[in-house]
Amino acid sequence: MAIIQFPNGIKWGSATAAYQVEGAAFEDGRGPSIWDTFSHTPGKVKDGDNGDIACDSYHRYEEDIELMKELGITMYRFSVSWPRIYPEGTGEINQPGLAFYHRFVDKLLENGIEPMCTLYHWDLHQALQDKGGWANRDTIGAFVTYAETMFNEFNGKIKHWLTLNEPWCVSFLSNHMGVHAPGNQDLQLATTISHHLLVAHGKAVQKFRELEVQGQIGFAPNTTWLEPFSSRQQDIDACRREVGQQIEWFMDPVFKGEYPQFMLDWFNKKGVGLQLEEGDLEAIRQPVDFLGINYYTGNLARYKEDSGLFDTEHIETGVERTDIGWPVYPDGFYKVLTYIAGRYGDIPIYITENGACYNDEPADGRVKDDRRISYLQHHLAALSRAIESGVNIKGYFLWSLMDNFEWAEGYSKRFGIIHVDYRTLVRTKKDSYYWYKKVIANNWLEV
Ligand SMILES: N=NNCCOCCOc1ccc(-c2cn(C[C@@H]3NC[C@@H](O)[C@H]3O)nn2)cc1
Repeated sequence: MAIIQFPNGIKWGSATAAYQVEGAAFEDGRGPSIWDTFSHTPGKVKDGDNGDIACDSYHRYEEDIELMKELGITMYRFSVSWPRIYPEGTGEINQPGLAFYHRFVDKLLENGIEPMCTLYHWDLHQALQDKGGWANRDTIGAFVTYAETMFNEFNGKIKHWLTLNEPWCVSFLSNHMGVHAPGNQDLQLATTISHHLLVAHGKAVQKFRELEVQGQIGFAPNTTWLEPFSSRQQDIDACRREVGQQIEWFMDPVFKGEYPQFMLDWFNKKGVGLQLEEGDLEAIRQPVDFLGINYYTGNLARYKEDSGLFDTEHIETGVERTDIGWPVYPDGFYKVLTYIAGRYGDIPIYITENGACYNDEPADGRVKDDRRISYLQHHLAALSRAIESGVNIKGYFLWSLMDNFEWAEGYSKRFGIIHVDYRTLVRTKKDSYYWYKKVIANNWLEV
């Protein structure tokens, strides 16, 4: 066995998101989000699941924080439900909504756990969607107003902020592929939304600076890695395009002040363009204090004409897959991190999501999730390789603290290191919880 030592000072955390764990969907003035609409629309979410109750963390957050404290994490990433703060999307602020997050954040701080707050984790107010949602530039202003409210309300309590979670999921997965809410299938719409999301991010960062909020701000794109099946240029280019829709498309505007030309050219070939307004790129390129990176999976791929949006074909190589069907590809994690560091320089990075779906169930009060432990072991080893290669990693948030509502997969897919019985809401610590607790306590890993 080899010991992999992590640098002193790395922050160990875990993550969830409001719609996936809170429940209390109709309580204390919360307004309806697009995920309430989508999950209550027959056929959209597996088994007809919805977030009405979820893990009931709205009421059980003290128990959850006890579990976080026992785990030994020093940071916890959560998201705020925008419709709890603005029940109409804009206009009146819902004080009970703010009060809940004050209780929650105060309890985290009392237990020595630093909050990292994601402002937008997909639960757009339905009233804003009814007016076009992220396709309507007015939503940018509504988001900045919401962000300003949260900055003013929690300045000094919350010192790590993320504007957006996974803008690729919000734009392309939800508006081109139709897999997530609101379920559109329109590439031009999705591309326009991706731009508006970045403008909203940039304007929120400008507001953060203007208000002189204590702390740091970033955003959390999702990433994947596709290794070219061969050294043929067409295979290399095909992989670059599909990976580029998540990496360069969202990171070049923030870190380079422009969209990647190879992606603009490709979208143009597909009859899709961007309508930039005066000042958009200047807004987007506001310097961030850190970058959040979400990584789950990757694959081998090659060029195949007219296959998918990017003329790519993923190659089945018999590699292990998790219970959501994603290949286990830890080398891709290393490649993503070193590629990003090489392209954008020494930006501080938090791994804001990494984890695996394995649906192991309790037996005699124990959940034996060896496959999740193996996934985490390999991915933390890849993370250590990236750190040793000079990537500026500041922390790691395991997705997820507990099993929760996995969007279109509903409750059928379990990512937690804590098992949740959705009938009784009883939490059961899995073997991976105890394994992660040891990694945190030791700050090293045995492989
Ligand atoms: N039409 N085709 N349908 C089938 C084909 O789907 C194509 C791809 O689908 C996808 C792709 C990616 C995801 C995804 C999920 N997470 C995990 C969450 N991250 C934020 C946090 O909230 C976690 O829950 N990250 N990425 C889901 C579905």
